[in-house]
Amino acid sequence: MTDLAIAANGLRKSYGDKTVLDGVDLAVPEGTIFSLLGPNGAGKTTAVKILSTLISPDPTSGEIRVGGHDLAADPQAIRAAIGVTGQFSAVDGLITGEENMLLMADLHHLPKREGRRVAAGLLERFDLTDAAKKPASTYSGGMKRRLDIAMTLVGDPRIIFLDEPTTGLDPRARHSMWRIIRDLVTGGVTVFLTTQYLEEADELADRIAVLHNGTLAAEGTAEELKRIVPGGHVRLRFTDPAAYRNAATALGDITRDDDILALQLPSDGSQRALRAILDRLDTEGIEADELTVHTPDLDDVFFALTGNTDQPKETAR
Ligand SMILES: Nc1ncnc2c1ncn2[C@@H]1O[C@H](COP(=O)(O)OP(=O)(O)OP(=O)(O)O)[C@@H](O)[C@H]1O
Repeated sequence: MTDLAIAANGLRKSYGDKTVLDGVDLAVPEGTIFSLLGPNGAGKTTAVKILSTLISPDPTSGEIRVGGHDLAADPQAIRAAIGVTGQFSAVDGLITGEENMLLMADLHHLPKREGRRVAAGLLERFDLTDAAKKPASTYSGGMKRRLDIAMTLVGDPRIIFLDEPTTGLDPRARHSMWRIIRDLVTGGVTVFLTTQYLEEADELADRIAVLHNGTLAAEGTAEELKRIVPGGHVRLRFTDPAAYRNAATALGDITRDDDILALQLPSDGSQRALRAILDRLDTEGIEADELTVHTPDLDDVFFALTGNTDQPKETAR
């Protein structure tokens, strides 16, 4: 367990008779980005609040360790090891970005000179030096998020919880935030990210867990998750009508498009499945002119697992 930044066994939380988390297991290796996905109200923020010691899990939960510390026995040690940003931002709009940073340095008991050095370095790193002397209320959404992360880094946390860090940001600010998150991990920090953007999880996360009805409906890399839902297919195009007809007969369970001489076969896109198709064509002496593989995107996975098929699709790529 020592190389896990976060390890939770049977995480449970109920409010009255409403069960929000019903036995969630999490294992997040150090120095990786883990993304928790789920529809609104699935319990993502509740999980973040528990893991960051803001609220207690139900006593029926199993062992929960964050940064190597036991949540029940040593929450203080966890607080010293983590940073939390996102929906409960620490930014005070009435004071300047620099003052927010210095306040944070004071909270971490840094000596004055050291605090000023750390604040200046982080403001520079997050491209906020020019705005440092302006009230944070005048900052754009992207600048506020950057300041929020910069403030979190004053304490040099090894684990950072980012609760929907790019919600409401424009594409440029979102990409800038993605770069910041990648840089954090390059520096050895572990990131626990909740997001409502599947594209974001796909871009950033080493592993993704889908939360649904209080449990994890699936967990894996983006590629692994995409493979577990139906919808993947292989498409073969032909220029020779005879080859097209022969292939259609040889391959069996297919969808035909006679106008453009294209065949579509359900497939998980794995090497084994592709080999089976090509072997079949080889045996018949048929050569396709074009072969393309479509694997489901993370939207397909999300809607398949959470049953929200009526929701509009967002473009994942
Ligand atoms: N203090 C509370 N008392 C009662 N119910 C609560 C409390 N906090 C959260 N809940 C309920 O728990 C469920 C999960 O909430 P949570 O905020 O964790 O979801 P979420 O996945 O973060 O959703 P969102 O994406 O909308 O922020 C919701 O149904 C919410 O109403």
